Amino acid sequence: MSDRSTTSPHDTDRTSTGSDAEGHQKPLILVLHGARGDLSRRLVFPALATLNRRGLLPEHWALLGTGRGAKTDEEMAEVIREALDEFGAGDDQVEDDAEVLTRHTRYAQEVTEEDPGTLPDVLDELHRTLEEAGSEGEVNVVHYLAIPPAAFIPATRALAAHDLTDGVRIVYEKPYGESPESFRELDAVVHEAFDEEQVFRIDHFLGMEATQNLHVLRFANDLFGTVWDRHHVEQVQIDVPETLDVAQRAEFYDGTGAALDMVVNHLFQVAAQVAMEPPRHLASTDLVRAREEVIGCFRPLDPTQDVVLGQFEGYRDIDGVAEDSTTDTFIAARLWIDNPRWQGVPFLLRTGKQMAASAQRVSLVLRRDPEKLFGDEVEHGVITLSLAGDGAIEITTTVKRPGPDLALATGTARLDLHDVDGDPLPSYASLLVDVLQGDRTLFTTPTGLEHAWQAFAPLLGEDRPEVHPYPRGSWGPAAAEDLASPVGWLLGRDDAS
Ligand SMILES: NC(=O)C1=CN([C@@H]2O[C@H](COP(=O)(O)OP(=O)(O)OC[C@H]3O[C@@H](n4cnc5c(N)ncnc54)[C@H](OP(=O)(O)O)[C@@H]3O)[C@@H](O)[C@H]2O)C=CC1
Ligand SMILES: O=C1O[C@H](COP(=O)(O)O)[C@@H](O)[C@H](O)[C@H]1O
Repeated sequence: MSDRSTTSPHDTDRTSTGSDAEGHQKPLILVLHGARGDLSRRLVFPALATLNRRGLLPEHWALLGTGRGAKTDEEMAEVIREALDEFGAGDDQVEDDAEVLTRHTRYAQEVTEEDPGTLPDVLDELHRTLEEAGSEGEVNVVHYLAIPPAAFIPATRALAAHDLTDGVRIVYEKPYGESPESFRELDAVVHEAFDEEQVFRIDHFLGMEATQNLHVLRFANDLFGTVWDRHHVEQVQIDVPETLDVAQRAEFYDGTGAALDMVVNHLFQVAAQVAMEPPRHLASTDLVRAREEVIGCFRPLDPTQDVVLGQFEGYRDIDGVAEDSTTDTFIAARLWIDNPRWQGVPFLLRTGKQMAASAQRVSLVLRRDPEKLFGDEVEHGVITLSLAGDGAIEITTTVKRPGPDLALATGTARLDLHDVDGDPLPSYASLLVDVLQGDRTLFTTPTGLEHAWQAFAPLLGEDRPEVHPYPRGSWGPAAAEDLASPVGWLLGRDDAS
């Protein structure tokens, strides 16, 4: 057997690189568990293709796709070709991308606790191949669990049972647990097998360009930083409506629902990015600590006052959905943050499937004071970050209506982040780079997740509200409108049903 030695994954700071002393990145073996699944096809292969094109992969690397069946390398290659065809960078890139990815890819049968499959042997072969190709020294082995959450515990135990945990990094997808109890159980199993420094829990909303820009907008610009509190902000809206259907993944979705799929992870993490106190420094540990501390100030949701659930009409007719399903395909929630900066400011969270529009927006609605010079003619100012795509920043403000009179109007200025000099990375590509470099800034940790589950837990109990029907293509149940009063949801304000 060849040496399966790997890099020490102790690098926890933003400055760590996963590189050797000369700055070369260590050779990489990315073991993609669930490589024929939806996430791998839609997001991971395109992300790898992007990283390859951008020169962000090490000189020597290999992709080892795994699955439960006995498949050939060629069958794996075909999955990659089809995936890039459907979800890749477009016609002019697909062939080149597919050629490179498939040339670097092998397939192995998944390891279980009882049966190593072919994974350890193929891993050894890849180590030898990398050595023959001229790479010497340590290899960065990353296991990416792109498998259903129910498989996280068995997969972790299987890796441990066959001595595949030493010195590797491991990436867990979301949801990391489905209740406070199952989160703790999963995390205990993970820590039996791995040191915390080896573990990367992905929340891809944290990797979005515009989410990362929240810090910069606020901490690099006093214009924004000075209004970032309850004295200036009346409410925060984190609004992620989706026109998407769930027919493709009905079985998974019916067992999960909008609240577990989106709120306890993505929307809570984005709320924390908005609400955190300024970190002492920009070092990874400081940023992570600041984000986690504010999640510790999230007041547990009050399902009777602050949550509206919905289900789009016709949902129960979808194949794979139970006839009497009460799964929520929509949630609007009012989150309160009990600290001096945000006391009394509602953080309004909304997301749902089959809604009127797709967007991913964070808006700080600024207070207005009718006692001031222009009285109540002044509209709320709004600072918005659109997280979708490469991201954008919008400022809505009161201006003089052009013309002879001193009348007021509102106007919006928009800065598309792709117009800024630079090269934005899609979230999954960005987070993969961080894993390779050992940069943990944008990953969740048990402390933050424990706080998140505490805040979310009341929704899992007997006070879970009833699920209101809403028409497809609408903005959700009417009951959700009241949560956002007196301002109202900014999106769909003019045509909300
Ligand atoms: N799809 C998406 O858009 C997103 C998904 N995620 C997360 O990514 C993960 C994967 O999601 P997705 O790709 O949609 O899931 P899939 O249902 O497509 O499953 C992925 C693959 O996992 C393998 N698999 C299925 N069951 C098991 C099992 N019991 N043990 C081991 N392997 C199994 C299957 O491969 P095979 O049959 O070859 O073994 C399957 O193709 C999930 O945790 C999900 O929450 C996160 C964000 C977005
Ligand atoms: O994790 C998830 O996120 C997507 C929305 O994010 P996007 O970046 O893919 O637009 C959501 O549709 C999905 O249900 C959820 O699992």
